[in-house]
Amino acid sequence: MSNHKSGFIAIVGRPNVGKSTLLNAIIGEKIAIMSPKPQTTRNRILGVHTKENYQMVFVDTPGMHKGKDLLNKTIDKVAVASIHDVDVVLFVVDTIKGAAEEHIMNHFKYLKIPVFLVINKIDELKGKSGIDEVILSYLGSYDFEGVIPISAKDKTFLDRLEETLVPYLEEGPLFFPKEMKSDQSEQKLMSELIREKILYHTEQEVPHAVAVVIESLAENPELNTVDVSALIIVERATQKQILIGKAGDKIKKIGTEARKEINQLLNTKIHLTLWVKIKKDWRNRPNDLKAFGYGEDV
Ligand SMILES: Nc1nc2c(ncn2[C@@H]2O[C@H](COP(=O)(O)OP(=O)(O)OP(=O)(O)O)[C@@H](O)[C@H]2O)c(=O)[nH]1
Repeated sequence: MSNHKSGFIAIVGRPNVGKSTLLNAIIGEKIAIMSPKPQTTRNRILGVHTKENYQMVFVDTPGMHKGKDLLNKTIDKVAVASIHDVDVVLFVVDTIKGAAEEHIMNHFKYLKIPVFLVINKIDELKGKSGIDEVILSYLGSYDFEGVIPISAKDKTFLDRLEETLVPYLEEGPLFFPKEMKSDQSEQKLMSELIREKILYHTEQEVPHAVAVVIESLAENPELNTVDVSALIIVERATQKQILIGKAGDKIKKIGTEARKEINQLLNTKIHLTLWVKIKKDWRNRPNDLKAFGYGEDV
């Protein structure tokens, strides 16, 4: 017999509001990549948070938005699907209500699941009046279960957020083993960390045109390392040039930063080789999307 409580909690919101930062802060470990660029997260990621008496399974979703290409549509589908299959939804915002937020709230219309309004980045809002202004812009347009102001970056009021969620969990066995923190494979986390470094070091259209896949992983017993070969896919020759940089300086920097963080997070010593390949219009090709790991969750 178990006296555990457990449940699924979806984190949804416009791109760049801090969903992945919130997930990592709750889990206490980096399981989702984060960046100042919108649309960083492309797949659904589970974060498992187990305490003595309960287990919360957070579902980090890609930022919901109206996109034109097939990748964007696939991403949006992943996010929309995830709100229907959980016990609670956290709708994360960081500003007053705009068109992007209204687009998301349209998906709540027929939802029978409680939705909390989570105001993130309160460290940037000007005191209580700044927070109130944001809250007021949302009230009246949806019957939220409650409002929770937080700062994911500073980890402010995250304990309050967690306490608020406990009553929504249901009695029953744990969904995942206690030690498990995420459902992402190490291989997926590696490719995501490489993509995160690319997001930090490129601008404009390049971040959105990039996919990363791990081509091979091989243990090297002599050196006690793991040899990792990763393929970076872009859409055009100009993007490849930008990524490689003058005399290869940019790709080298990306590789060094990714290697260091992978070593630290996975507690292994890897030797990383990056290859850049052009695949025209991959974001609109269903087979390419599948091959690069997008849309598997819907
Ligand atoms: N000031 C401040 N910045 C924050 C906070 N939380 C997140 N950020 C920043 O907001 C940016 C976006 O954060 P992410 O966690 O990648 O946002 P996201 O909502 O997951 O973004 P997508 O994956 O694009 O949907 C990053 O630069 C974060 O450092 C916060 O509480 N305060």
